Amino acid sequence: MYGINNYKNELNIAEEVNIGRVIEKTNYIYTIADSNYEFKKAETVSNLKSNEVFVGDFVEYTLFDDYNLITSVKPRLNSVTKKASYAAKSFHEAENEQLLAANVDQLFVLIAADQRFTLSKFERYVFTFQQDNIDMHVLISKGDFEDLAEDIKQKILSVYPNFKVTVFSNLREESLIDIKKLFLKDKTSLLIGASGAGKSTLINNLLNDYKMNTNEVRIDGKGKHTTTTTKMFYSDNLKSYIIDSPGFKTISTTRDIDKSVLFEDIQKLSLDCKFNDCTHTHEPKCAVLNAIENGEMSEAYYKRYKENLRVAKGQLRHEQRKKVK
Ligand SMILES: Nc1nc2c(ncn2[C@@H]2O[C@H](COP(=O)(O)OP(=O)(O)OP(=O)(O)O)[C@@H](O)[C@H]2O)c(=O)[nH]1
Ligand SMILES: [Zn+2]
Repeated sequence: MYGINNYKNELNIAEEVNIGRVIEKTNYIYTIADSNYEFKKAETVSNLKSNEVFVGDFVEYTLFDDYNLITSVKPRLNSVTKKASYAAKSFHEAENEQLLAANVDQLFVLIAADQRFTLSKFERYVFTFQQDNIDMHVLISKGDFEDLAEDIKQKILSVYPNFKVTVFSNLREESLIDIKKLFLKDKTSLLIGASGAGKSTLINNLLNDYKMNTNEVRIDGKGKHTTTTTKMFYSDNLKSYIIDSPGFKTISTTRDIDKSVLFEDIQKLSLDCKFNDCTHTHEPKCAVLNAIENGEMSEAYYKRYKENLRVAKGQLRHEQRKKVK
């Protein structure tokens, strides 16, 4: 329940230890779920700072007088983060990474069909969020804008044919049936996406039986309600835990980016290049250029690789200039 029993087994935590899962956080009050699907309000002990406990965390808690105290946060299997959206106050201030949720098995990134789309945006999402133990999907929402949705899907698949991309519309029941199949039983998923991408509407559709209610959809597509807190829901029919998170404007990360997430094919091939420091641009006996020549690697994929290198170099120069100032 709430993954608590599995987690206890995996970490060899004794049966009698009280472990809860944080499902919501408002100011200093947490809602935790226990393994019997009961919800409890809890606060943290004084030496545990509120920014150290987050939705998705497994926590140890104890009943103290008549309220629950979270005494420790258990080790995270992973955490999903992005660069904090507030601007750093000065050049010298370290840029902060903000936690979106902890212990996530599946990640669904919503991209609305009527949003401006570029492959760089998609790549930035993947570089920021992809991790080995997270099953990542892109969901193109508002698929009722059929041509726009199909165009985004094709743009992604023409370069990254193996990426998991699914189009859906909250207004179309058949597409919601397909979406429901993606959510794994007993697993925790996190929905993220730009503000207004349709996360909350999707969660409503996943939690309740689908009810067509077009009155709730404004013609201009602007949200009438915005999600401001991160919250975990349990879907009884999917037997799955789903975390809704506040919409964002832009995405980036301060962590080191692992390009192999998308360009592993190039990294593997480069082991066969004649020169160790091959730039795969003009060198003789370059395995990458050969693969393109033979049609084993697409030109489009190689172009994205070079574009990402170019952007990374630009960023590096920018960082260095900032340090000099
Ligand atoms: N055309 C169309 N509109 C949709 C669809 N899904 C949601 N909307 C509308 O888009 C707006 C935003 O939807 P929300 O579900 O609130 O978006 P959100 O991602 O939760 O937004 P934040 O709370 O700001 O993060 C609302 O007016 C919805 O009615 C869809 O599939 N098609
Ligand atoms: Zn090469």
